[in-house]
Amino acid sequence: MGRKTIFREHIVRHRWSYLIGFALVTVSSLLQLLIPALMGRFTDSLEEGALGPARIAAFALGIAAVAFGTALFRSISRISMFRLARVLEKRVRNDLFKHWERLPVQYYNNQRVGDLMAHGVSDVGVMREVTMGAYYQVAEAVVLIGVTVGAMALSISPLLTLLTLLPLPLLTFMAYRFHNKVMRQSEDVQSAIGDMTSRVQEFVAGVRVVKAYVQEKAETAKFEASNAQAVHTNREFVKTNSLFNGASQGIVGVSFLISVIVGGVMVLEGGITLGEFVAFNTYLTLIIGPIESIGKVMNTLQKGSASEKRLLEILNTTPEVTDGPDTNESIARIGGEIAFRGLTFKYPGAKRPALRDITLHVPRGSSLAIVGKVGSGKSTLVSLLVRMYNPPIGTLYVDGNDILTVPLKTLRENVGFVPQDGFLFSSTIKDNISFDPKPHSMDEVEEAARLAQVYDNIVEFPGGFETALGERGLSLSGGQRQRVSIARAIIKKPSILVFDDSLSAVDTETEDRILAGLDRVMKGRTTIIIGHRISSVRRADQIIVLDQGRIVERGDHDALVRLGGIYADMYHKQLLDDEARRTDSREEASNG
Ligand SMILES: Nc1ncnc2c1ncn2[C@@H]1O[C@H](COP(=O)(O)OP(=O)(O)OP(=O)(O)O)[C@@H](O)[C@H]1O
Repeated sequence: MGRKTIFREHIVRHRWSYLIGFALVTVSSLLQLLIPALMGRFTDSLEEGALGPARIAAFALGIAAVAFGTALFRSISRISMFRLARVLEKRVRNDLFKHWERLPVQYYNNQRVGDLMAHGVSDVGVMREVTMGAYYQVAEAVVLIGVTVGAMALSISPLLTLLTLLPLPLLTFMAYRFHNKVMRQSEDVQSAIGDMTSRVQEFVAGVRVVKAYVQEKAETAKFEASNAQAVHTNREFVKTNSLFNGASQGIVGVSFLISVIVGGVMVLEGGITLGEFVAFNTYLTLIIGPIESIGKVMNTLQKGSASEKRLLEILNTTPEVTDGPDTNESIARIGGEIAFRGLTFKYPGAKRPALRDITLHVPRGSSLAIVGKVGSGKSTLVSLLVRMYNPPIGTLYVDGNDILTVPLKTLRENVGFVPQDGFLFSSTIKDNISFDPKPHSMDEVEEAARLAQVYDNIVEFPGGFETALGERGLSLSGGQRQRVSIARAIIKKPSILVFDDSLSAVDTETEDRILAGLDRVMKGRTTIIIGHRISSVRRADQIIVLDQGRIVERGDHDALVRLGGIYADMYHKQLLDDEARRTDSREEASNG
């Protein structure tokens, strides 16, 4: 059962603070009521000619004191309400980020960065707006309107009060009519902003491709279209809002008209005094603000409930990959024996399985290499090992335990995964290498960098290991990035080390050195290497060839070459390529 509400939870948690805030608003509203009463009495005294300088000064002082008191209580209540709104904003953002971290990679395959940003920034901002402005305005409006209407009816005229308030139910009706439209448009605005943010994000990420393919104009056109859409939806939203606000003001105007006509007649007929008429209109002026703001508050609350709905949808998305009732908490270490038993795996929503009937045994401490064409299922196979996705029950075992029973933390702490893209964070090289829950000494960081053959590059950077990477830091070459991400995996001293085509951007000599270094580190540990080059995979104890998700060849290098299948083909082609390259460079050398 997921969370059903964010607002209510927040109000209940902070009920005492809200009650105090509400009490303060009430006090300030009650104080404010004294002003019309004073104005009424002042007018009557003026009419009676009973005003001397001393009484005028007393009235002035009284009004000033009341105004000061009102302002004081209002400020205190505002400050307390605003603080609560910031508390909610902080909590929801933290909850959202924590939840995002728990969601599986599949979730991110289906999300655009812009939309995530819109939730994290705009939706949470709307929630704050609601708790900050709207709650305060609702509290103020309810108290002020309630108390003022009471004062108008009891102290002046119930009939006049009833008549002037008659148009107000129309306001409620209009708010109801505008409700759906405003909700829909608020969603349109958020999604248009998300669209535009995604465009910018994609442009920044793909700037090299855009430039290389001279697509600046096309990208600008796409951005302009997104921008125009964002402006259009916003304009529609503002139009609806303005229409609503305008109409609500018109209704208030009608109230005033009634007050002037009916109230004027009552004064002429002696039903109420002139002072009471003045007081009545001052009361009416007092409630115009809150009545007007009710229109705005309705919109904010509607926007707020739309944002709350979207945020709850995220917060209630259950992470598919989690520890469950079958998790065996006593598994605290992993030796490194891996067994696939008839594993067939289909991505959620995919038509065909990405892996079919995989049966494979990788003894502890041995090495496995996986080769195969693009899209043959290599990355899928290893991503199941770190449970980026869940394999079917009873198809994948680690140390004889079904992987679904191994606690996620134990599994991921013991598997060093070097992904294909070698993503690095915009922090220092040292932070990137020691990216592990366990702390690591500088010696360990340096040792990992040496093994990954990137130490010499790093010490040449201006800040050495403290060099900042990423957006405003240094850009590494593809090969350097791969080696830093290899160091990040090595430093964990994992029981299983997985390289997902992560030696592709380094030259064969460096690759040899990395693999030779690893031989030492990986003694007694299991290594899995996905590669396209024979040089990366030939030393493995066991090599499998995948084709359309099936293992079609298996054996060691010599056996597979003898078999004369796909692997042997790859091997001979690469031998020919190497030979051609050597001939080219010999010719260049003799020509030069
Ligand atoms: N998240 C996903 N959702 C649906 N299908 C996917 C997903 N990821 C990969 N696939 C599909 O699964 C199949 C195997 O993909 P996989 O990435 O494992 O291949 P690969 O052998 O690692 O390819 P490459 O050499 O390009 O890395 C492909 O058909 C691919 O389109």
